[in-house]
Amino acid sequence: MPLGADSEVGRLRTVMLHRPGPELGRLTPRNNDQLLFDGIPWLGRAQDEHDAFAQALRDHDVEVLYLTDLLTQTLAIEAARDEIIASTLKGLFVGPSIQSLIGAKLADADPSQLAETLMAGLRNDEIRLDGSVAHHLMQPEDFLINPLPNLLFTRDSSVWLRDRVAVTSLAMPARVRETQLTGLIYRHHERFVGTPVVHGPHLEHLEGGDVLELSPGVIAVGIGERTTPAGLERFAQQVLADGLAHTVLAVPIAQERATMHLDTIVTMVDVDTVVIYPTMSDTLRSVPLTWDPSTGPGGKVVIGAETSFFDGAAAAMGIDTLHQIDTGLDPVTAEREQWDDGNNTLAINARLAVAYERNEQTNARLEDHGIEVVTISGDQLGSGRGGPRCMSCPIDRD
Ligand SMILES: NC(=O)NCCC[C@H](N)C(=O)O
Repeated sequence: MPLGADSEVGRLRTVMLHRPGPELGRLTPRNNDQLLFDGIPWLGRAQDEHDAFAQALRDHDVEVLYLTDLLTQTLAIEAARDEIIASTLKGLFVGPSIQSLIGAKLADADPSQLAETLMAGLRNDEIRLDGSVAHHLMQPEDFLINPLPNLLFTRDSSVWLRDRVAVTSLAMPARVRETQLTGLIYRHHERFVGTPVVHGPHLEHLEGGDVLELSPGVIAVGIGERTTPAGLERFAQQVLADGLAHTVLAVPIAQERATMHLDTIVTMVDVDTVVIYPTMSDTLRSVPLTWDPSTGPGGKVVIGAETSFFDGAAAAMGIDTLHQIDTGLDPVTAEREQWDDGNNTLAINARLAVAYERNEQTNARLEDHGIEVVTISGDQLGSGRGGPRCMSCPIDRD
């Protein structure tokens, strides 16, 4: 059976997660802002929380694939190794002597050591290089290869669209290298060989957390701190021209950390129902983009009339109403729970979703509306500002 996903709530069959590892141990009070974490997570506890998340999915018959395993298996393939070593070296600006030393170190590493270095990075005090000016003058803790602690959020670096996968173009410098790894896995790993890859890294910015597959053929894309209007344009053109969607809804969101992706504000919990940050539900707008095959060389994007997000989504989905679960929360509780990813749920199936246990009020309202909530602890995982949806890349959904 081919892999793929074209909705947010079809029965989840296979998902890619990343169990946090040594890359999280690279965070310090001096680099955590730049590395996009709001604190210094306790690695062991974060791993325990993540293991419980993975187990909750397995308990519902979801196959969990780990990015580390996929990457290590991929790095056993000669062509993949050569490719990633070349692209990693190309992105380093560490001076010629260190560059060639790192090249030799990466080439000597076995697949699992290489995977670890690519994910956890390399510090200046982890090499020895007599006579190198840069090595001598850099601080011991300076990174020669930056660590990737945000690999935890597998949602953002790739998105499955039907039987294809979009490798995204991440906006923040701390995350750019992530797509070298996901792209490599999709191009070389035997599980994915032959899967067409759309979009691609190093283009206008587009992040998976902004992409919501509202129903087969309807994709909402948030435009804000991460995904740019240009990233949306390129993506919309491609998915509309290729018939992967009949409507792309452009959804402007505030360019703030609290709302860095569309999925920090709204996620789907049923085929016609979302949970949404109440403070924004009245003001969220959308612009429908469709495809006119008769214009231009091969067709062209048609920009429709702006409406409320809910009206635009319902019209595109062909339903009377896209329901919102009214969490009925007072603005302060709503703001607190939105910050802690209360609206960032992962649907295992329609009306069955994983959520952080700490968002008690939001979860209670979901239960009141008949949504079964599987709670997980996210005390440590949440310090990177991402919830169950951010931490999962669905690879196969019914
Ligand atoms: N889809 C998401 O909202 N992902 C969360 C990403 C959190 C990460 N620390 C970041 O700032 O990119």
